[in-house]
Amino acid sequence: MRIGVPKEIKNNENRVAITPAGVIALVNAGHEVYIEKDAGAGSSFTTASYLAAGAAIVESAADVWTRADMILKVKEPIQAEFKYFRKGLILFTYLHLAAEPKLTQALKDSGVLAIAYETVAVNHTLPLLTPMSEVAGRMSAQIGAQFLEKPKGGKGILLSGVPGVKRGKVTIIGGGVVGTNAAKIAIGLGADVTIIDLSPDRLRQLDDIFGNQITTLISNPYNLAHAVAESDLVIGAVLIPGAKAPKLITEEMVKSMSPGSVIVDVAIDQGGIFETVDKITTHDNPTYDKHGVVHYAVANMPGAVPQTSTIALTNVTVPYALQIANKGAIQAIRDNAALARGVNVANGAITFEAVACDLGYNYVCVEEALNSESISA
Ligand SMILES: NC(=O)C1=CN([C@@H]2O[C@H](COP(=O)(O)OP(=O)(O)OC[C@H]3O[C@@H](n4cnc5c(N)ncnc54)[C@H](O)[C@@H]3O)[C@@H](O)[C@H]2O)C=CC1
Ligand SMILES: CC(=O)C(=O)O
Ligand SMILES: [Mg+2]
Repeated sequence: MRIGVPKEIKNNENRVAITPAGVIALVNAGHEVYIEKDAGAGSSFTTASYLAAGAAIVESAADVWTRADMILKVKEPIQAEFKYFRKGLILFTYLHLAAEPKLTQALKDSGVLAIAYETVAVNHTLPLLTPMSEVAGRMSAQIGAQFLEKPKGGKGILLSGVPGVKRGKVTIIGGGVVGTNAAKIAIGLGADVTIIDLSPDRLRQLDDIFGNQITTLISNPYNLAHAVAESDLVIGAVLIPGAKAPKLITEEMVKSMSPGSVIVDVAIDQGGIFETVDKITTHDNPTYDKHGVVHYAVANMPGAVPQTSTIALTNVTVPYALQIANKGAIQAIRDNAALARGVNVANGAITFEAVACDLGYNYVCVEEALNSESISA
């Protein structure tokens, strides 16, 4: 198979979808890998290292997209990339379609076979989301601490406090991978940490992990309102896989926070959990003020630490890319239920139920979509 890796073009997206080690794995299996010039530069992978691994370097994004049978990317395509979509092209990347109606329509209209990293599922885990959730979760606490500083727009507190002065309060909403990793760093920084989740079993696990270093609370509007009002930093880390994030934190709750408090909505890639987070921000301009509260809503947080993130991501994506390349996408999907869960759009049909439901499309199961020539539902 011919595999193409374009340079990422989102703001400060310095990750790349393949490392030289990944190229070697694909080339050794008999595949051709085309990498756009300088695609790995942000992650410190040189052209020479890709050439030595057996890749071909091509000059432009158009060259990569038109030569490839499968495109490997990191972030969802942006408008400038929609023109490259064509029937039969395999696209393997993060997609977050519930928050991306235009992209969804463009994938549907073009007949691309779109497999989303974030919905590939093994039992109840999301193996291609987990490493980036680990990165973003850890970053969220350190970013929150930074924006609590006065020169950054915050109220001017140190999360650890100092002897004789109380510690800062951090509330983490959603105690999954992002939430657990945010807690590790927030505890390390010396903050007073509360984790809120909908699942009592998950709260039990968190209690076993962190003991009395955290407070756990069940998720309901009463607990959310009280915890948010008292917090210096609130981190949004809820996920309903594939679906638009629920707006759990109302505008009134945000207004109740004291001036200079900070919100980090990690769940923004699925639309965010705060009513007051109505736009995605960028690494260049990461925050805005609403009701005196600093709002951070960057949808590609791991892009800022590419030397860590690219390796963590490709460690888990390349084995799946190899299955698709070796067997062909349709056979690989039929053989591997985890990969089948990743298929979001096939043959012009929306094949992930939560995406279809959130965006108002008919849902078609993957097998039916793969069997159909073209579905116009
Ligand atoms: N902004 C960025 O750069 C990045 C964003 N993310 C996003 O972060 C979000 C969280 O991802 P993960 O931690 O991996 O998901 P996860 O599935 O590991 O955890 C989600 C948690 O939310 C909980 N939850 C569900 N409904 C809830 C409710 N009503 N109240 C409280 N908790 C509730 C679940 O029980 C679960 O424990 C996802 O949207 C993911 O895409 C991940 C990486 C990077
Ligand atoms: C998960 C995701 O959206 C990211 O790593 O950018
Ligand atoms: Mg996005």
